[in-house]
Amino acid sequence: MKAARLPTSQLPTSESRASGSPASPSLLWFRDDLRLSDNPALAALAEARTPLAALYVLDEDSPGVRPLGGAARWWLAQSLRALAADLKDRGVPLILRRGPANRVVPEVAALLGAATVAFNDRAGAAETRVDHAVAARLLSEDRRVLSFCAHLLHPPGSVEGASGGMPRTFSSFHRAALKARRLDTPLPAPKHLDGVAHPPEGETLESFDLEPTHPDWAGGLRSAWTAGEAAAQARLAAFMDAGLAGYAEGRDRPDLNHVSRLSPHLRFGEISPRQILSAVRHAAEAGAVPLVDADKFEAELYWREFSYHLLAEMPDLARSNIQHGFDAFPWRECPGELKAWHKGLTGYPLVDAGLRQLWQTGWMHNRVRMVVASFLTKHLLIDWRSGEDWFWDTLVDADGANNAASWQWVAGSGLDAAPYFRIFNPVTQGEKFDPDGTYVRTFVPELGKLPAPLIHKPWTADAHTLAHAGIRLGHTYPRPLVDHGAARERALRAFESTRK
Ligand SMILES: Cc1cc2nc3c(=O)[nH]c(=O)nc-3n(C[C@H](O)[C@H](O)[C@H](O)COP(=O)(O)OP(=O)(O)OC[C@H]3O[C@@H](n4cnc5c(N)ncnc54)[C@H](O)[C@@H]3O)c2cc1C
Repeated sequence: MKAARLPTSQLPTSESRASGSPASPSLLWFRDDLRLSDNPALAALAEARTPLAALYVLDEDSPGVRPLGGAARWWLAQSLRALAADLKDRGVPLILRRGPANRVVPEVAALLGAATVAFNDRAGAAETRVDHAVAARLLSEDRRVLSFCAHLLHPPGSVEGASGGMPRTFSSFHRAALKARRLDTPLPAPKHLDGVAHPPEGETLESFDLEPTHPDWAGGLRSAWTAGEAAAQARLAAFMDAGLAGYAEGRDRPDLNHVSRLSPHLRFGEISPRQILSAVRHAAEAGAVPLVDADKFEAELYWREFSYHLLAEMPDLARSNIQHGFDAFPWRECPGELKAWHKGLTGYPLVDAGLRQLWQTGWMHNRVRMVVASFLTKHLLIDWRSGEDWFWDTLVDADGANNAASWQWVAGSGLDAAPYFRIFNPVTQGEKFDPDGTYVRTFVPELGKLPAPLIHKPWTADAHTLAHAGIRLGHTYPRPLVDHGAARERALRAFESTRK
């Protein structure tokens, strides 16, 4: 069995330690790679043509592994359902188990009598520690272990600047990565798989308790999304048809449809970055989309690579400032203002629309993510970690690398971060990127009747206009939580302290 053409992982594997007869079963351990196509671990096992069982472990017990937030748990349930159905169509059982992976994986491998266990790498220091422990235990039991890098275009740590080490700015990282970039053809889903006839018993998806019941808050998520590999491919196809051309300009407009919304599919590995990049590059080469749009989109995929490289270098990315000057930053403790921000009741329509889009659909447009994050950390001077936590719990694409790196980028404490003095004005951002107020009207319907010139600053409307639009400021919609100009001055003074 070979892993030719595929980037292999850093984990100890055992190409030379095969045991068992050729017909001994194999075990595929699924993690953040819930797909059948372009899945190197699955491709390797399919090539061997041994009877196969698949395993997913809900591991909430291993030390340091951050439990998924609520929206991501909901997504995981849908994704596992889709994966189980796809595998079942090919005769392969998906065994669900709960517990610490370094106990559960070897246990299932033993029950199955698996000669080989294969998986694709995950990111994160704690996850990698678990994977090393699992691999070591399996090897000690004389099983063969195969692991691959399938979540990223470049394995973490592999992109280096001229003087070695990870490049410190995104543009130098991107330049170095492009030099190393390989446009390999993604692997097709295996045509033929042999499932084991008698898999070890598993638990039910319901017993994982991933979906909310009392109350069932997931209605908005259900209306907005379909999880699973087929849905991910359909979303990519729709984006290639109707979103990519015009991406470079349109990607900043939350009122338009120019972004891919592939992030939750990427987060759970229902689609690989290589599949996306390959589709985009082919379309550009064929002249089907302008090069400028393809290049801009590819650059965004590289922001994801940048975040993962950063996470590999800084395992504590979600808790510790990258720039230590921020360790003494005078963050304010104000639960009332944080709650108003959570609920989308800050009195700034673009900020409120973003936070309500997040609550209703589990996702927020990138431009608006930047504005709401800037508002929290700069207008309210609330610690970026509080915002990161909220996003972690409410985003369907909540991602250990992208979320933390982006929050630090906006707050100013990150690598190659937005400068501290860049304080987004939520009114002018709204006027520029949601000029007709379409986005605000969708998520803040109580402002729906305001004319476009006033929709991003309702407090400037006269009494007659407000009455005509059915708005009572302070009652049906809040007055601004802070004055922009005063908040900006306060933030600049606070940020001065990081420069001493
Ligand atoms: C405060 C804040 C928090 C964020 N948290 C997350 C998160 O938890 N998970 C997450 O995937 N992204 C996060 N992002 C990055 C970005 O907002 C999302 O990736 C993007 O909005 C997803 O929508 P899309 O798939 O339509 O993006 P597209 O514009 O279609 O881009 C395609 C893909 O490129 C990647 N990408 C795009 N923009 C960025 C970016 N700025 N940084 C890193 N990767 C990017 C994503 O994987 C995305 O799916 C965050 C950004 C901010 C400002």
